[in-house]
Amino acid sequence: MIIVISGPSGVGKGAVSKELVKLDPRFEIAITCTTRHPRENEIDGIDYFFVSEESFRKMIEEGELAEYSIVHGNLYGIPQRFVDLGLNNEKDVIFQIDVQGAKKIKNKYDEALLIFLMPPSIEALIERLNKRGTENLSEIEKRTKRAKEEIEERYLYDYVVVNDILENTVKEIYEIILKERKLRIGL
Ligand SMILES: Nc1ncnc2c1ncn2[C@@H]1O[C@H](COP(=O)(O)OP(=O)(O)OP(=O)(O)O)[C@@H](O)[C@H]1O
Ligand SMILES: Nc1nc2c(ncn2[C@@H]2O[C@H](COP(=O)(O)O)[C@@H](O)[C@H]2O)c(=O)[nH]1
Repeated sequence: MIIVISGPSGVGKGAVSKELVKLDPRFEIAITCTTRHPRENEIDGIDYFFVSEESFRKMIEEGELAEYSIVHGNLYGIPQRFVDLGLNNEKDVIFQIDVQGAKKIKNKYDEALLIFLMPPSIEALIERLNKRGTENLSEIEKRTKRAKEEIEERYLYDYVVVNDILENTVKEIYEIILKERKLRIGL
C-alpha cells in the first residue's frame, strides 16, 4: 500500500510514523530527497537524501522522482522506487509529505490512502515547533502561516486524525490502515 501522512510542519508526522514502524514489519518509511540543509541531528540517507539543486534537477530530468514540490522554499521529492515498493505490495510505504505532494500522488496513484494529521490547536503546533528547536522564529512563523492553509485542505483526505496524545494517534492510524489493508488486499 501507499500511505500518505500529511499535516502541518511540527504536527508529528515523523513521530507517528516512527511508532507505526515499530508496530508492524510491513511498514517502511519512504526516505525523500531535499535541497534543504541538514539539521544538526539529521543523517543523510536516514532522515532524507540531502542533495544539491543541480542533482535534484537531474533526478527530475531522468524521471527518478514520483513527485516533487517546493515546500517552505526548498525542493522535496519522492524517489520512484519507494512508490514501486508500495505498488508491488512488498511493503506498506509511508510518505510524510505536504498537501501539494499528497494531491499529486493521489492523481497518479488513486489507490493511495491519504491521512491528514491535525494539531489539537495552532497554539499546540507552535509549542511543538518551539520545543523541537530546529527552526528559528521567522521559519516557525512561515510554517505556521502555511499550516493554516494546509488545514483548509484536510477535506481532500480519506481520513483526518487529531494528534493530541501520541499513543492514541498511533493506535487510531494503525486501526485505519489495518481496515484499509483488509479492504484493498485482503490481508
Ligand atoms: N502528540 C504529541 N504530543 C506532544 N508532542 C508531540 C506529539 N507528536 C509529536 N510531538 C513532538 O512534536 C515535535 C514535532 O514532531 P515531528 O518532528 O514528528 O513533526 P513533523 O510533522 O514530522 O514535522 P516536519 O513536517 O517539520 O518534519 C517533535 O518534537 C515531536 O516529538
Ligand atoms: N511534497 C513533498 N513534501 C515533502 C517531501 N518530503 C518531505 N516533505 C514535507 O516537507 C515539509 C518540511 O519538512 P522538513 O523536514 O523540512 O521539516 C514537511 O511538511 C514534509 O512532510 C516530499 O518528498 N514531497
